[in-house]
Amino acid sequence: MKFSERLFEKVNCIWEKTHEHPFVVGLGRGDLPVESFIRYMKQDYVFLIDYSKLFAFGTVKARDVETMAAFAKLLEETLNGEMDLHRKYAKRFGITEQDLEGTEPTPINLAYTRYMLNVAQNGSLEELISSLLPCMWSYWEIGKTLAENYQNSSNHLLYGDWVKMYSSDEFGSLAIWLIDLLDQLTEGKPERELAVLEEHFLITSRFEYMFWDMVYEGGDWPV
Ligand SMILES: Cc1ncc(C[n+]2csc(CCO)c2C)c(N)n1
Repeated sequence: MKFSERLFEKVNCIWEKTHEHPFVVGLGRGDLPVESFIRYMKQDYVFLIDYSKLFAFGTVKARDVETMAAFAKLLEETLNGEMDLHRKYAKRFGITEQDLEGTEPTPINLAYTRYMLNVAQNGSLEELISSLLPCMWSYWEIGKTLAENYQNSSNHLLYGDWVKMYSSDEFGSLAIWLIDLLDQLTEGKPERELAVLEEHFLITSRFEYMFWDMVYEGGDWPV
């Protein structure tokens, strides 16, 4: 069994729950309240600022030029592709780039990015990939599921660009590249090392779910 298959099995029940989450279903159906989407977009924008730095760490920790270049491409793609989607949506809703950038991260958002940045700074390349992978892989799963389940939904035009981006083959190929890289890097590794990687993958899969919950429920600092 490939290591990525083991990881998928480990978190499948969390990801299945994500597909049923009212925020995700609302994105697909198109009836998610705009205020919830705006909350998500602002939180996600500052999330992506920190997340993109993980790819920079990937370039630093990579052991060959090809992998360095691939991480650099991911960094570029996040700053100029994915974050541009957020900037375009923000513009439609009358939100400035300064507002987006100045968003104060909620406790869940901060805990999630700090967890990954800590692994990036103190862990191995394999640990870094294991902790950042659920973010990319689970979004691709969500994008594909929404594109399939709601393809005839005339109602989802507002969030159509979001679904289009995350279900695209181009986006999928980035996730596949990272999954394949982790499979290569973990070949022949002892169980005690694999267990550490599995733990990172589980924790950040849980954070992904909590992020959806947080933007749906509006979880913020209590005081
Ligand atoms: C909370 C949260 N989790 C995952 C993603 C998805 N995502 C973040 S970076 C990246 C790689 C390509 O740019 C992908 C797919 C998100 N936007 N927000």
